[in-house]
Amino acid sequence: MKLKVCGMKNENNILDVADLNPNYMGFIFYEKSSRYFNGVIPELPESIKKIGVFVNATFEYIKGKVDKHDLQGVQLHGQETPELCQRLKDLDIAVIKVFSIKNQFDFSVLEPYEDVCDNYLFDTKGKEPGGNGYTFNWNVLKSYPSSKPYFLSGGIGLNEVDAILLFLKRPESYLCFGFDLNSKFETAAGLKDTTKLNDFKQKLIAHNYEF
Ligand SMILES: O=C(O)c1ccccc1N[C@@H]1O[C@H](COP(=O)(O)O)[C@@H](O)[C@H]1O
Repeated sequence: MKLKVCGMKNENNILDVADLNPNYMGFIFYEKSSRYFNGVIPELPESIKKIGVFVNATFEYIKGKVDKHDLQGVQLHGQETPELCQRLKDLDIAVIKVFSIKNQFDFSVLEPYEDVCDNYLFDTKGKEPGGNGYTFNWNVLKSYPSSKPYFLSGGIGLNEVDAILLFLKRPESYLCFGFDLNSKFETAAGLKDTTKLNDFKQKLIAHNYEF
């Protein structure tokens, strides 16, 4: 199981979260977000992959951030085309394409992305392109047609742990690669509560899930 902590902003907080050894840390390069990252990422252990989060950004903008911050992957939250995903994949970085879901989802939209991204991330459809802070109906994933591992995202917090434990026993979770944690673990936009993050991790470890 993988853990991704997203929406990091403050240097000391980044280092504190890094001590929890998440598999991924996300940095939001979407200027309209209250979690917009405009700082310097401190040196992190190699085990933590740095992921840039973008919304309908150009190839040039994304590549600029990848080079500047030595990102190992990108998470695309807008209407990015399969062609853009392919160009980014050619940079030899991980490409995570996001799709937002409410109560229903037409999974046929994934088809053109099957060969051009590494993972999907399913988030909740809301007013904002991400970080809306509420969950979607995970039952929708019963119809997931792909063999690609996906991240589950959208409003996941400590209150969701029981639902996650139930979800992980169901067949539709078979390809769930990990959980993306964001606004439900914050004391302020972009500032993560390490005690809460650790509680989340330890609760899953207590049920024999390994990270
Ligand atoms: O968090 C944001 O401000 C944000 C803005 C634009 C695109 C993505 C954003 N965050 C991502 O949204 C999901 C879900 O977050 P939440 O748990 O609902 O707060 C997560 O992947 C964040 O990385």
